[in-house]
Amino acid sequence: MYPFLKGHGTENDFVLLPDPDGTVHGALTPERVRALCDRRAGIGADGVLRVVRTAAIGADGAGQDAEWFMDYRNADGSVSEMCGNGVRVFGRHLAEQGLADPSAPVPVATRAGVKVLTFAGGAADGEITVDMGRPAVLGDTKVAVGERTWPALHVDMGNPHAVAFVDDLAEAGPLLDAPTHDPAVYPAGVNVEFVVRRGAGHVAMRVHERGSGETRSCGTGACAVMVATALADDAPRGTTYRVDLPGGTLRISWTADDRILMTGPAVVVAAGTTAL
Ligand SMILES: N[C@H](CCC[C@H](N)C(=O)O)C(=O)O
Repeated sequence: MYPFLKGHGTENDFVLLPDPDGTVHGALTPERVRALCDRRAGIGADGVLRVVRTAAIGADGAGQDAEWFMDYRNADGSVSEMCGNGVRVFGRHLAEQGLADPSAPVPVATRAGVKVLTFAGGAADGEITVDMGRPAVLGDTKVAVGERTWPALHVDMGNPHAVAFVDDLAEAGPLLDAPTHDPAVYPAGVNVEFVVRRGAGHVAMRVHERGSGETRSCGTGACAVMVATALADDAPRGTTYRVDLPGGTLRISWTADDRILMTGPAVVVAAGTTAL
């Protein structure tokens, strides 16, 4: 039996696997991740966060100045570079377990580099702001669901996104079937976001995540949506956007030195042991 925890950020939920020295879950195979994420036969989650010291993760952590590495896996067992909601839950876990000091910025190593977390009021239970780093805006593309196609903007937040503006979030269908994309643009797949405007500095979105399907929230996706919207609005740097997702709201801004700051909740809701 292995210890695990369960947490979520705006209802994007994760199984956390403590593995500080990398000796417990070295064989975190895609099959095992799928079993853990199975919402009937397993614990159930959109993804897995393995909590391992950067020194124990090998090449993925090389050169990263952070004690802890977030080893993120999608529900289908695939590996992704980064998870925005996940890194807040990861930071909450570290602070609650006394593995990081919330009174100072907490760096977390990921496959997309170090992300620095700041806890509101320096408290372990404070709302968390993540410095998500620089976005890459990579041009126009398109996405399709069924027979419908939409123009989209290719934004990379360490992981790939396609952001499509729609008039109504229901346009994409009651349940976002697997959107199709241009494999030449996204050879490793893509997270697809549909966004509607709700007023000045305010949008709402749905997301179909690479490797997890439609989720209640996607932190990197919300950042990609904010970048696309701020560009469309020609918004001055420092403007904060409110991004409503089915699972909650994130507040996101784009700094004058070209970094994306995302603020939102993160809770660890349970702990236990698993035979998976
Ligand atoms: N499915 C994503 C990773 C998780 C992103 C999302 N859960 C977030 O909060 O950023 C991908 O394959 O790139």
